[in-house]
Amino acid sequence: MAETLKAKSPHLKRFRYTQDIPVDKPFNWQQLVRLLKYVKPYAKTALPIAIIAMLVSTAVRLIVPVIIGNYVVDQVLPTGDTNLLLSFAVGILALYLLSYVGNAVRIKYVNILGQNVIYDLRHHLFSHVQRLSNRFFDNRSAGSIIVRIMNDINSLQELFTNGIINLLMDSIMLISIVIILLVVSPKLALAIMVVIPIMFYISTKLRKNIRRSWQQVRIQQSRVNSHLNESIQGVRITQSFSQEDNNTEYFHGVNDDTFQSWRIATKKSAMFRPFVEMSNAIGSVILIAYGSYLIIYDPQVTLGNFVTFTFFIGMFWEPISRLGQMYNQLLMAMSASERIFEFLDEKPNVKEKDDAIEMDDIQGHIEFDKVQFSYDEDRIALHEISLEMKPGETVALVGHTGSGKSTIANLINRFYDPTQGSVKIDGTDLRDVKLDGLRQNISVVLQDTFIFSGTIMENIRFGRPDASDEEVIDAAKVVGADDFIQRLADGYETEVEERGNILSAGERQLLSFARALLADPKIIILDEATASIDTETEVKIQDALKRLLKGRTSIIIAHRLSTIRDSDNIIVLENGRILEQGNHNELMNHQGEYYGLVKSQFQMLDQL
Ligand SMILES: Nc1ncnc2c1ncn2[C@@H]1O[C@H](COP(=O)(O)OP(=O)(O)OP(=O)(O)O)[C@@H](O)[C@H]1O
Repeated sequence: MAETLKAKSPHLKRFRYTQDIPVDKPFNWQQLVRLLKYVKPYAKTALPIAIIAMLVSTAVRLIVPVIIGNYVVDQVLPTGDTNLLLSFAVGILALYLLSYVGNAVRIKYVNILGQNVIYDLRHHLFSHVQRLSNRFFDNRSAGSIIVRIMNDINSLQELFTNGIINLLMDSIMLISIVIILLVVSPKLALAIMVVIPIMFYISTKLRKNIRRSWQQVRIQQSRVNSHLNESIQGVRITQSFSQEDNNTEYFHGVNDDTFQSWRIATKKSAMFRPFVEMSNAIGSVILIAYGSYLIIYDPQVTLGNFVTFTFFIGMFWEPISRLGQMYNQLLMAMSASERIFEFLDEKPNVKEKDDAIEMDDIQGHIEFDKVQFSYDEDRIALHEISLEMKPGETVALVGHTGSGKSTIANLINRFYDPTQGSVKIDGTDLRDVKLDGLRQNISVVLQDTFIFSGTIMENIRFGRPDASDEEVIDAAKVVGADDFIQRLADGYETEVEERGNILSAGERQLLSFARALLADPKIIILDEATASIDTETEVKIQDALKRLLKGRTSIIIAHRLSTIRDSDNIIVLENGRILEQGNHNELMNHQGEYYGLVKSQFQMLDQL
């Protein structure tokens, strides 16, 4: 319906969200086997207990009708022995109690099993995704990744909690009932079972239809989620461009779609229960009509047989209906697991070799040797770049937007590998070193600082988790963050929400300086890190910056050229190529691109 809504209201065309496509794949055994591997750690604990408990309660449910029909009705009742009848009653009660205990134990352990498997799977997926390379995240929205880690794994929950054991239980129950009925009275059994294929066919069709409706609900819900996510994240922009009405109109449309799809799905689902009851009723009618006929005319069929059948007929449709449901559940689980395994099979583009070298104590000597790099095949971001950054040197990267400055920083951090050539630190190719060790030696401060939910203290300590409170405070003092932190209501213990919205951009920047300083890296990258700090504060923190950079190889990316004039080397980039390099004076004398950039910034200032 959102499509018709857009057709009617062309101004809503801008709302486009990737659609989940309903998957109707055939059953995939290999995938199921792969999923079941997650049950293996519990194969000696929760799983056998749940199976034994299930077998006990199923056996009781199967035995009781036979005892009542064959013994109580056919043999004990005619004798009129009340004592014996009482003993049977007590015995049956004991059996039901046993079945109750069995069920309680089964439910408990099946839940333990299911929750543990889901926990393990989610843990595995999250730790895997966290280690994937930047390229993986370049191609996907955060929302779509979250949906897989949460929703897709949740949809496997039912399979692991009830599904597997129910499948076993229902299969045992159904096969046993069929055998018992055939043994007790083959004629009556066959008469009742005549309807099974028809019922099974209708039930499967009906279930398929119901499943599609619920898939539709999920698709609509995911669209509501995407719109909601975008609206909340972008609320300020929406308000500033007065787009609230359009947003609300679109939301109203998708909300209505969800409501309608939900209404259809519940209506269809509601048809299923009466269908099972109807199957039950047909079975009972056949039993009463044909059963009575047999009791009268066939000496082999007794009243006890009739009673046994009455019990079983009630228990007969239940597993059939559940097995149909189970099949649908398995198909849904298959489509969810397909999406989960797609992520799990994703290999990091940046791979660590088995014999990777540990980078403990580095000097910070960086070399680019004829480095070529592209994010996507048809666009080269860096062309044969060769450069050197000596230990302790401050190197500035300047150039127009998109010239490749951040790309150079990304390669030093080994977020990507060069397409050709090599990046070396202290003479070792980064493809040969351990990633953790490498990144512990490098701190990156970006313009858009990420603040995590937690206290200010914890946010700074992110740089070095084992730092003491005093060390955190010292780092904040050095970069000039202590003043504003002290002014906050709870000082260092002030809670900041995700993204640190209660702080100004400049304050967030100072926090990230403190975080970087605390990490005490040998290499530091400031990517537009001072862009959010006003000029006055920047002058004030020049000293702090100097202290932050002292003794480290520093790469500064800045559009504001005043920030970088003291750098040992300034590299000017254009379209992924080095145009010129040298210190400020050399480049000014050269009167090339850098000279032009400086002049244009001064002209801008003059115009003020
Ligand atoms: N993740 C990415 N996927 C595809 N292309 C990218 C990606 N990141 C950057 N690019 C492209 O690579 C080129 C270099 O980008 P880079 O971010 O290095 O530029 P920059 O000089 O840092 O620009 P700015 O000053 O705007 O930050 C640009 O053409 C950009 O469009």
